[in-house]
Amino acid sequence: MLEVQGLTKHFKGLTAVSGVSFSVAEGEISALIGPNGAGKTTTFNMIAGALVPSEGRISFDGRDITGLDPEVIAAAGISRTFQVVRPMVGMTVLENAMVGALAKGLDMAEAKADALAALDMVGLARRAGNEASSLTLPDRKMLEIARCLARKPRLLLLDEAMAGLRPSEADVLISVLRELNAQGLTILLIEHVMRVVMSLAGRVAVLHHGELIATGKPQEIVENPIVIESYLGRRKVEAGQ
Ligand SMILES: Nc1ncnc2c1ncn2[C@@H]1O[C@H](COP(=O)(O)OP(=O)(O)OP(=O)(O)O)[C@@H](O)[C@H]1O
Repeated sequence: MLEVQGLTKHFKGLTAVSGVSFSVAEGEISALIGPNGAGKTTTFNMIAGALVPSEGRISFDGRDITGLDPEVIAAAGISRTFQVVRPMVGMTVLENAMVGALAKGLDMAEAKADALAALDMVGLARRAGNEASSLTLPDRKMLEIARCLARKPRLLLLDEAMAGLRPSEADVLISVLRELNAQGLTILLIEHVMRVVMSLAGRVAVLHHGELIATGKPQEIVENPIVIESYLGRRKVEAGQ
């Protein structure tokens, strides 16, 4: 469904992403992992159209989407969440979720119906009339996902959706993502929590200093000596384990 070939991004003197190639098959949950500054968010930004690649090609459903406007890419069926979730203050949960559907060009009634369906999928329907800024962090994360779902994407890009959640809260999000995937949604997630990666992802790509250093099944990745040396082992040392 998604194919990234030789993706590269230079920021003045810095190469944030360098010749990265990977693909995501329809129906899969895949993860992009790697240390801070490895180039994960920059890769997402290029896929979603927020950044134009310096080199390389991105195709979605066989169509070249490299460098297209974010709105065109969203209309093609790719929707992304942001690391920092900031719902629009002064607007209800439903109105926030409607933003995605309205951006697609739907009329109010259609946008409301799709937003309510999206809120239902993430368990937020009963909060539809609440002020969005009153939501807890886990619910804000769910709202961010609902905003994307209201656009009815085929590929969802999740940027560290679990960050800041307690293990029990992460478990709720994991089961929501599993259910969305079971309903046919393809998911690519950036994730630092390996427990989440292991339990959700069918395939994993590892970035380090902007380069792809490994791809494979989660079990292969955690046993890969290069990944252990450059990322996983280092994290254990940092955590004092
Ligand atoms: N707009 C920008 N201008 C200049 N440098 C940037 C820009 N965006 C990212 N970078 C740099 O590119 C590198 C990759 O950053 P990126 O945010 O993609 O990493 P990441 O893997 O997502 O990290 P994290 O896990 O901390 O979110 C970093 O060195 C970062 O400082």
